[in-house]
Amino acid sequence: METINLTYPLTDEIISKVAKPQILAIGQFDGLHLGHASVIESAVRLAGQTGLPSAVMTFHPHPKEVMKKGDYEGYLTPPEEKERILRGMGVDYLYIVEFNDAFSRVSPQNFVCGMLVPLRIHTAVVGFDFRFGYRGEGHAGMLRELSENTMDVLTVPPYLIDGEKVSSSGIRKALQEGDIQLANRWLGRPYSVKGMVMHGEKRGRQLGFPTANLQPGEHYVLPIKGVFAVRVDCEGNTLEGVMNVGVKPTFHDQATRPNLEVHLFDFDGNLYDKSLRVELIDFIREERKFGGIDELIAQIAKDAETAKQRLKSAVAE
Ligand SMILES: Cc1cc2nc3c(=O)[nH]c(=O)nc-3n(C[C@H](O)[C@H](O)[C@H](O)COP(=O)(O)O)c2cc1C
Ligand SMILES: Nc1ncnc2c1ncn2[C@@H]1O[C@H](COP(=O)(O)OP(=O)(O)OP(=O)(O)O)[C@@H](O)[C@H]1O
Repeated sequence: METINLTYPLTDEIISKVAKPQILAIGQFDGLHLGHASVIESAVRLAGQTGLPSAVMTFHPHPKEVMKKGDYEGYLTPPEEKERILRGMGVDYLYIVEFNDAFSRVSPQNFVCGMLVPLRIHTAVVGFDFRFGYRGEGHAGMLRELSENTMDVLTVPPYLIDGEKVSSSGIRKALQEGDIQLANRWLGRPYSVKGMVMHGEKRGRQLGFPTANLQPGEHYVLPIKGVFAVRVDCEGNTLEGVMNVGVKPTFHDQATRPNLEVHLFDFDGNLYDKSLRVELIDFIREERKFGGIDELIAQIAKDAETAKQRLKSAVAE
């Protein structure tokens, strides 16, 4: 898969590089959940049938971040993570369109005539509730007409689980409420956060539970503060562990931005400056302030046992 950054308006140079008949799935696609997958898989399938390349067009930064909408809390899938997942779906091209104030004011007509038509899109594949252009005034039914019938449009029906439409906002809410099972079911894979291992306060080893402190490189949506059973990908090796996401109220009175720290089972190496991708498998409990260190140590030991059991039953499922 090739990733290509686009800005509006397109330059002649980029048009000559990118324009070709192709099948294009369009959307924000934050999370790349099962609803998004059904749109993208439809595009990849149609590409296979027509012999044309498949492409995905997404926008960065997230429009809600640029428009300063109150409910933006970070990404489920920052660009690097989107690339990793889309590569596994057999997509040929990923177009990342720079979303800024000026782009937010591009009309539906200019988006189609200034972006999709010059790229020679053969078929645009979108979800049933796709909106585009200034104030979201454009919808799927307008795409063909605005392109003056040069482009076909395939609209994908809603992907539902238990009667509910799978959505990024539903997944964000589930993570923040600690319903990791629901978030993972809607994603079709475990939610994961990637970052580098940084130096912490060096207290973990004294407690008998050394932890790798993770510094997410990008602005991820963080789950509820608490303890999770996790699977970790460290440079291609899979490890298991228990993670605390929180502010360690036992030691700190002041609330700070939550830390992510992972205690890996059966591991005794040096992880500093390594990159870890931590998959949240299950939520165990909320973070608490303990009366003393012994109480905290006893609880962490229990958490580790619970995490091992949950990881075992997750494999058996
Ligand atoms: C599984 C696990 C659960 C934890 N739960 C809590 C908790 O409920 N409350 C708390 O104050 N700290 C909790 N901690 C954080 C510990 O206080 C922390 O690991 C310790 O302070 C070491 O921090 P350091 O790595 O910065 O040295 C937990 C840590 C782990 C690994
Ligand atoms: N459950 C779904 N079934 C089918 N298509 C979907 C589904 N969810 C999103 N889409 C489509 O995927 C594309 C990207 O949508 P978008 O990222 O806005 O989805 P979303 O998950 O509903 O987001 P949010 O919850 O933030 O509104 C759009 O074309 C949209 O119509």
